[in-house]
Amino acid sequence: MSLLKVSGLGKSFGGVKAVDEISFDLAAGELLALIGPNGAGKSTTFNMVNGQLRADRGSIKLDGHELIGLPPRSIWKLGVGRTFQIAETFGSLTVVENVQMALLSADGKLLATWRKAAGHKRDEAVELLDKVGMAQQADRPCADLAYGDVKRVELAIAIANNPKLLLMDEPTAGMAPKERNELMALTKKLVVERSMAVLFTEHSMDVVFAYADRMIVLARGRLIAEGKPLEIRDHPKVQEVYFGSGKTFEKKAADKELA
Ligand SMILES: Nc1ncnc2c1ncn2[C@@H]1O[C@H](COP(=O)(O)OP(=O)(O)OP(=O)(O)O)[C@@H](O)[C@H]1O
Repeated sequence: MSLLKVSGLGKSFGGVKAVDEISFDLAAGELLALIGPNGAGKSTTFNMVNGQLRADRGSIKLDGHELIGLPPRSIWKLGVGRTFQIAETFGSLTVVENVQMALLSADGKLLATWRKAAGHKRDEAVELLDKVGMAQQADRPCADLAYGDVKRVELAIAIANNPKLLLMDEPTAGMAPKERNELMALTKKLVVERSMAVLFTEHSMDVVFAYADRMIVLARGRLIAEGKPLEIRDHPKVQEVYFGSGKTFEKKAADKELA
């Protein structure tokens, strides 16, 4: 059975149909990529799933619960986590403290109690860091980390609440090919280990083709194709929307050299 079931989802801004009655499913343990040219409706779709934007029409069900109309915090409590294009951590706190904050928040404690709760679930936080290969750096300030490592910490923060579904908005933006591959391989490992579902947007086709189990393609708000990466690569409608956009499905020479 699907974990996430989106049906007839729509959102307009003035006369623009940003998302035009799209439907798709996502199962536990699956990595689904949401791709499309600029302005296709990817962010709008994401923001409706996590409650930042209210849909005009349709339905978004997580494990049978309707998410439309719920505030972001309630959706997060039901098990929808999110990572951002630009990693969001507190640079002045250490790596482990950032994860402890996430555990505090998952336990429904107020952030104002942080000073009293500095020892809160440290072992659990270190265990989460271990899952993303960052336990050794637990006591370093986040501000001192390389960007790829900050993204790993962000992943540990995102899984602290044990999400059923993790939304990742361009997870590899700003990363070199090697770091990108490491982050996505780690994500894939977490998806399998925790039977978590991931919906991610991505501009790097190399990442999408290497790591997505399935893809959906949006263009001007409409879902124009859905399938496994190889099916999508050869899909005539997908070729058409990407033709001339400057993006191709072939590995760029520079990526090949660095990979
Ligand atoms: N708050 C808003 N007000 C008005 N129009 C908006 C708003 N948000 C998005 N749009 C419009 O909706 C359409 C879809 O935008 P969206 O940001 O969802 O696309 P996207 O696929 O995420 O694009 P990108 O890859 O460039 O981030 C675009 O035409 C955009 O201009």
